[in-house]
Amino acid sequence: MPDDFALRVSFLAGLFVLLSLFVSWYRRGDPLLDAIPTVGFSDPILSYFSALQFNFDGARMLKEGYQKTRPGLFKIANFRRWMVLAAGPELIDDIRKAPDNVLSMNEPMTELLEPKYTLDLLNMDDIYHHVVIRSNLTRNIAVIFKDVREELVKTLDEWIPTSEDKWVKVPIKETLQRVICCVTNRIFVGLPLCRNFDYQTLNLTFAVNVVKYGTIISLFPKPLKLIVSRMLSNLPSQIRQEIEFIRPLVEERFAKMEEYGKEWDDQPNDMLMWLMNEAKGVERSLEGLARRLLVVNFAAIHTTSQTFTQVLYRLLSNPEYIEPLRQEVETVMHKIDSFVRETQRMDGLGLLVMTRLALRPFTFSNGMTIPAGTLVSVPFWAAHRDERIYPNPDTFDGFRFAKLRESEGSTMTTKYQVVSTSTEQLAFGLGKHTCPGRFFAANEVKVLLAHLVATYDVKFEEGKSAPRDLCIFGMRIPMTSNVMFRTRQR
Ligand code: HEM
Repeated sequence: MPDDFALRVSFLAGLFVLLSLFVSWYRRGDPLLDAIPTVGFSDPILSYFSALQFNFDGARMLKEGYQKTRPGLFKIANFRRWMVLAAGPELIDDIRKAPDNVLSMNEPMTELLEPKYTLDLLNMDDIYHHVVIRSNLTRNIAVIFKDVREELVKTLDEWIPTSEDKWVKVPIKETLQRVICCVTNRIFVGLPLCRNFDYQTLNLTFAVNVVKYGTIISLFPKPLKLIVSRMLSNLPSQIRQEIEFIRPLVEERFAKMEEYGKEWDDQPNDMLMWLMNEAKGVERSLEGLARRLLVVNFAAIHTTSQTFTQVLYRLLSNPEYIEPLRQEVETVMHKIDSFVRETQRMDGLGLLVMTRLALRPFTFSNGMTIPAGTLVSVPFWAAHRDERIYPNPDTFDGFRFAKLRESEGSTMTTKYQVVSTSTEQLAFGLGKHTCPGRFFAANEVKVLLAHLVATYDVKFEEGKSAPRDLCIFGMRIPMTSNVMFRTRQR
């Protein structure tokens, strides 16, 4: 009789063989994918190690693939499927041009964030808020400028309480999140709600929770997702809180719409009102509007505050830029624009951008085809450090784009602005899904930077420098640090 230990070993070995056979079958080679060079392991089983490695060493793997294959495609294993990366402007442009029913933006988002269980919009197919952001918000930037500035000055005064020549220490990431949340919501819901601490906390934490619970829920098979989300997630209670915050505003505004109809000519000029005017069907309810507002905040706040944190770290690491930036604050702000764009070139929100899932086979302009079910993406970080496009790509040159503008003889050219996207400037994506909020976000970041250098002296704590970004799961997250502020000494 074999002893108990030998039985257990045989059982485990059998299980391992079965699992290996399953994995080999599940990730069996596809001649189309086999033709694309791999970074990491190509073997079906070992490729899981590369998928794991990507989460912690992604920047290096993407750089290696980009440098070896440009112009071309390379692939890296993902836990679920192969991810094919486009290296070089022509192939990036192929992704831009592909229709949604071939390369879908929605599908990978759905796998990642499980929006059905997290964002939980009443009508998931209705994306009317994109239209509102693209048209109403962007069209109103000049009109709302005064409010943005006023809120910014007030919030910074409150969160950075400097007095004359005394330096104060400020935990910068948390502070900037509050500042951006408050300023943004001045335009989203107006006064006094934008200054409500609990309302801000709700919108700040909702975004983090969507990512957290989305990731957890995505690990479970479909039949269990609803149960898991009910058991774990506090998002439904956060949605209820948002409803209560906006209830008085929405009820009062609906009453006025009813009373005055089209004659209501002093309507509030904010996101909530624009949404109320555009929403149809179930979306035009208190609940629908609350969910939609959470989603717009989700897209707007952390993206902008992370970008500004990176801008500030670049400034403090290169303090020689402070004076020239101060000098142009009251003018056209070309240098400020350039400084922000260069920060986005060097840093950015993640290692990847324009991630899409192929719903059918897709052929790139170099003749290579990827099968349906493959992820495609652009190695943002590697593309932004391509020396064929940017001389000295690893050196931060805050006025790189201002100089390019001047060298072309026309300071009016728009192609080097923060908001201009191309295969060389991907911080806001490219093509039909390019970030619709970029005009508002860029304006907010530039006004904040201008006000900050004009009002304060600013530096890192003695002996400290910018903390390293956390690069994990393809994201790039700036870490917090204390920053020293005092009233500007003239
Ligand atoms: C500096 C701040 C911001 C950055 C860096 C940023 C970046 C991005 C990126 C990379 C994408 C995806 C593009 C793609 O995959 O092709 C995106 C999409 C989007 N962004 Fe932004 N964003 C910012 C601020 C905002 C703001 C303030 C809003 C709203 C007011 C906003 C609303 C959206 C929406 C709705 C989408 C989805 C567009 C679509 O699916 O067609 N973003 N953003």
